[in-house]
Amino acid sequence: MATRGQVITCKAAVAWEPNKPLVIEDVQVAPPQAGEVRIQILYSALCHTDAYTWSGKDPEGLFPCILGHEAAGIVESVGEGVTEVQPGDHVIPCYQAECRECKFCKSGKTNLCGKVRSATGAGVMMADRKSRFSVNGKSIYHFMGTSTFSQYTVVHDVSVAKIDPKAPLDKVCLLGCGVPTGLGAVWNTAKVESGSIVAVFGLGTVGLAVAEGAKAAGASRIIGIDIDSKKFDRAKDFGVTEFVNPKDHDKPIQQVLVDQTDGGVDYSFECIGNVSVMRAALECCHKGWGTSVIVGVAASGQEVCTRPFQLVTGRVWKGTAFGGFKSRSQVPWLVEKYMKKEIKVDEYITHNLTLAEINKAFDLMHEGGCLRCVLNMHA
Ligand SMILES: NC(=O)C1=CN([C@@H]2O[C@H](COP(=O)(O)OP(=O)(O)OC[C@H]3O[C@@H](n4cnc5c(N)ncnc54)[C@H](O)[C@@H]3O)[C@@H](O)[C@H]2O)C=CC1
Ligand SMILES: N[C@@H](CCC(=O)N[C@@H](CSC=O)C(=O)NCC(=O)O)C(=O)O
Ligand SMILES: [Zn+2]
Ligand SMILES: [Zn+2]
Repeated sequence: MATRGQVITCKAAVAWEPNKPLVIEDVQVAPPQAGEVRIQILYSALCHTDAYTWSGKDPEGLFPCILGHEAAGIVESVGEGVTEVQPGDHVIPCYQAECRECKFCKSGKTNLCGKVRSATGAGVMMADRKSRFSVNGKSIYHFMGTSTFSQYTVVHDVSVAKIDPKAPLDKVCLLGCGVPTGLGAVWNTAKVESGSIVAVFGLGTVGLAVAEGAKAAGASRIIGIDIDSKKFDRAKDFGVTEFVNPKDHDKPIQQVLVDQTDGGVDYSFECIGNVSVMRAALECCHKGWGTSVIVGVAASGQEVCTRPFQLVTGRVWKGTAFGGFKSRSQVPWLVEKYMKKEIKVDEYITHNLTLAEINKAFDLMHEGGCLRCVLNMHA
């Protein structure tokens, strides 16, 4: 390929400072070094975690950076020693790596991987602790090891899932974050059983994917909780059977749910990132066995709290990252499930825009009607 080994200049949305509009810049993307993969990103969706870091509330947030972590593309070139993907492969970048060699990967207990986490948290690549992005010589930090709001990005080889080339990249880009997170929170982290009563706090993409996963797991009741009542109509299509708006009640929402479920729900999921709601989600669980899973990402400085008695009396508090899915192994499997129409993806896409329109896409995200907005990166 003509660009192999060369610096590529392409368009990318640069976050120069927290909360300031992203700027479409001509960015220089260096060739991949050993163990790295350069990807042409074709489609990238926006996730609320991008907005969270952009807001300045992420303790790991570094500026200037290129955000974006829910995307799909085609391998342009690979660095020395990369064996599992080659130019032309269709791929999904994975912010949660899977090296299959580290203590985490070998534990059989978690999908977290330790191999490149320190570098991705510092916005650089492992090989030389430097960035592959620059604008007129100024280095730009990577984000979550993916930086998909760029027409080309460089990622570690342990952070790339090779997928079926027949899969539509403008759709399966969503399998890079929100949809797997919700499904996996139910299937891998909580392991919801048939007949369970489930409460889902927050009916955005992640909460709706929780509802979809709970329906597939055979939950008998799926109670959706949101402060925006307009969310309920759409939520029914994803499996939500009942809706509760905390604003319609004087009592704390956990008490409302305990009263409606003969003592509490079997499983609850917090899909907002609000620590008060995290507490409510735990406390609406049934004494003795109810399990609550934290999915939402809360701002720097926020802390969860509850009476320890809630745990002493058998409730379980857990959290999940990428729904507990092993990224490189299981993202291709999720793509196959989508191709067989066993999981929804298209239904989460409410808007399609271009990279140049990225600031408008973030505005849309904060409006109630938007689930996922997919950017065409080369339109
Ligand atoms: N743990 C993980 O691996 C991942 C976590 N996330 C996080 O999950 C969260 C949800 O993401 P999205 O679904 O994309 O967000 P979203 O913003 O689309 O959905 C949140 C929903 O919560 C509702 N809401 C807000 N405040 C509420 C309250 N006090 N009570 C009830 N409902 C309330 C909103 O109306 C909205 O419908 C975010 O914090 C995101 O950063 C996202 C992906 C992966
Ligand atoms: N950097 C943040 C934490 C952000 C966070 O929790 N990220 C999730 C994925 S959210 C995706 O949209 C995650 O997988 N975390 C595990 C990890 O290793 O980063 C902070 O410090 O608050
Ligand atoms: Zn995300
Ligand atoms: Zn690992």
